[in-house]
Amino acid sequence: MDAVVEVKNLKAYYKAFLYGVDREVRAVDDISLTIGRGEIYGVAGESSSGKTTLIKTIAGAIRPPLRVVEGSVTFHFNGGTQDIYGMTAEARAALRWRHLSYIMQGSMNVLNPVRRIRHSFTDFAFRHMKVDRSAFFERVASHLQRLKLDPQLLDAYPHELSGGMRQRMTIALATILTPEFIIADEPTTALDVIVQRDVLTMIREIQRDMGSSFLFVTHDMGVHAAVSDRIGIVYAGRLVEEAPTRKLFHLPLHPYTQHLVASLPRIGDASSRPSLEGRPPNLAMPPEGCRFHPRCPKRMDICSREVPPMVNVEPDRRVACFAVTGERI
Ligand SMILES: Nc1ncnc2c1ncn2[C@@H]1O[C@H](COP(=O)(O)OP(=O)(O)OP(=O)(O)O)[C@@H](O)[C@H]1O
Repeated sequence: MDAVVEVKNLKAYYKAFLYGVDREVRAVDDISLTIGRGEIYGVAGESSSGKTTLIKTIAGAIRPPLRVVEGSVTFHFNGGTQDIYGMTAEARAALRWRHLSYIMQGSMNVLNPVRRIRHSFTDFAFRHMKVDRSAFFERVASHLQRLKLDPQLLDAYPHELSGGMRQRMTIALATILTPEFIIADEPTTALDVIVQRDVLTMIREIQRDMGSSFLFVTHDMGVHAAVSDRIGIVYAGRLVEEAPTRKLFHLPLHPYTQHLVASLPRIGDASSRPSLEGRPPNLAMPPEGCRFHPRCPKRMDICSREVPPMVNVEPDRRVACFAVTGERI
C-alpha cells in the first residue's frame, strides 16, 4: 500500500488522580494502523473508547496530562518521510493546513463568529499561498465553486448560514491548501440526515478530485457505511478489528463488531436490537486480557488472561479475538 500515515504500536496515556491514587488512563493502547494515499479510513467505537485521543496523538497535538508512552507516527508527505514525534514543534506546525488538516464537529470553533467568513480564509491560508490578495480570493472563489459553494457566502457572517452550510464552509476552509491528509472528527454528528448526506458527498468529492486521504472518526456506523473505504473498530483504547467496509458489514468477525453491525436499524425491521450486557471498562483500571471479555458472548478462559494479538485473517483484514483466530499468541 502507498501509505500516507503509518502508526506503529502507539500508546498514549493520561495521568489522572482517581480514588486518591495516581493512575494512568490507557486511552490509546498499542494501536498500529496504516492509511493509504487517497483512502478514507474510518475509526468507529463508542463514547470514551479513545477515538479523540487517537486523533490527537496521530496529529502530534498532545499536551499534559496526555503523553505518548510508546510507538511512532510517520507521515509520508510530498515524497518525504516525517516522524511526528521526532520533529520540532515548529516543523510540526508547518505541516498543519498544507499537509495535515482537520474538520471538527463544531464549525463555530473554526469560523470566527464575529467576522465575515472571508476573514477566516485570510487568517488561515493567505500567508501560505504566497500570492497577492486578489489572486488569493480568486483561488478561494474557484475552490468554493469546485465544492459547489457560492463565493458570495464569503461576505456572510457564520450565524447567517445554516448548520449544514457552515459545516461545508468549514470543510472548504480545511481543504483550501489541498492537504494530503485530513482528520475528520465526527463532522456530521450535529447535522440532520439530509444535510449529513450533502457533507458526506462533499468529502467523497474531495477525496476523488484532490486525492486527499482521510482519517474519519465517528461512532455512527451508518455514516461509515456511506463514506469509509476501510474501517478500524476501537474498543476501550485498542483496535479490535480492521477490514474493508463492505467486508466488515457483510461478515463482521469480532463479537464487538458483530454487535455494532447488528445494532444498525434496518428499513422495515421493527424488531428490537440486541443489547450488550455490562458497560465499557474504566480505562484507568481496564480488565486483564481482552478488554471486551467481561461483555463478550464468546469469551473463553484465555480471554481473561491474555491480550489477543491483531492477526491477519485475510491479506486485507485483521482481528484481535481468540474466538476467531484460535488461541495462538
Ligand atoms: N484530560 C483527561 N484526563 C484524564 N482522562 C481523560 C482525559 N480526556 C479523556 N480522558 C479519558 O480517556 C478515555 C478516552 O477518551 P476519548 O475522548 O479519546 O474517547 P472518545 O472515543 O473520543 O469519546 P467521545 O466519542 O465521547 O468523544 C476516556 O476514558 C476519557 O475519560
